[in-house]
Amino acid sequence: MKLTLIGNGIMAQSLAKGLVKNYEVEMIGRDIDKLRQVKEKIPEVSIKIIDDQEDITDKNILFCVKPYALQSVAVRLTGKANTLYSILAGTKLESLKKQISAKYYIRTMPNVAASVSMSMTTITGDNEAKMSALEIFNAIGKTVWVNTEKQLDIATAIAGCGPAYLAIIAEAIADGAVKAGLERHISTELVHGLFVGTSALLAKTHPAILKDSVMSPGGTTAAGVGAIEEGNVRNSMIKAIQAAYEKAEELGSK
Ligand SMILES: NC(=O)C1=CN([C@@H]2O[C@H](COP(=O)(O)OP(=O)(O)OC[C@H]3O[C@@H](n4cnc5c(N)ncnc54)[C@H](O)[C@@H]3O)[C@@H](O)[C@H]2O)C=CC1
Ligand SMILES: O=C(O)[C@@H]1CCC=N1
Repeated sequence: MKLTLIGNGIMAQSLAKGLVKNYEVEMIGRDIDKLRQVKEKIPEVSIKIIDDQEDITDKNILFCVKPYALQSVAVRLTGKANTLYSILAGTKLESLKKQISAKYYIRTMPNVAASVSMSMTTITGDNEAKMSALEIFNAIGKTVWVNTEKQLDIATAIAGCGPAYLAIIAEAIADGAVKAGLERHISTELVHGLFVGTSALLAKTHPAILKDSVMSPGGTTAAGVGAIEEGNVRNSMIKAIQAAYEKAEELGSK
């Protein structure tokens, strides 16, 4: 099957990197220099500058532009696509249906780990396209199908934005180690290993049980956890997810 990505930004490139292993991938964008760079990095992708009247008839489109660009790109598309897979944060199915013609509509929320075939992708939309949507996004990581757009917007806050939140935590832990006197390269290597190991444990252990198993009475972890609680990290994370969800809703109401 051929997939057509519209957009040539971070996500279009992340998706293309993973998808070329299983699909024929075409990328349509507006920036020839960026498209040429993509072609250099991912030679299997065919590239094309968007026409004023870009015919999408029967294509399977992965729509990867910024939410605010929906209208300006949609007016350049002609014909009826087979399936439109949108990755736009917040943008509702209703809004996509009004502006782009397709037989089936799917909203998805992948993340940047698509570039290493480890995206955590949430999907919703027309049941007729459910199986192909799961197949496409399973090729670049894990998928969860949800039945409402509200669930997808909350998922956006977790798995779409989440790599940024975890990257902040990773950077902060390494900074803490450097502050205590450990070399930067050692700190960074340790943090990387920490995330890999913890991720494997979390796949089979409840977070609270994992935390308890590390936290000895009067020990080093307990000292660290005390400091974490002083810094209100849990509350900050809860607020971060709420704020990102509300932003997705706000984008969808425009
Ligand atoms: N960055 C991330 O981690 C994630 C982003 N998303 C969604 O992916 C979409 C793309 O985001 P990024 O790749 O991060 O942004 P980006 O800025 O790297 O790429 C945006 C793309 O849209 C194109 N574009 C913008 N206006 C255009 C116009 N008028 N005509 C033609 N092309 C136009 C740009 O040329 C660029 O190729 C957004 O809708 C975002 O909500 C979804 C999941 C994760
Ligand atoms: O912040 C953003 O707009 C995008 C959407 C999901 C992750 N990043």
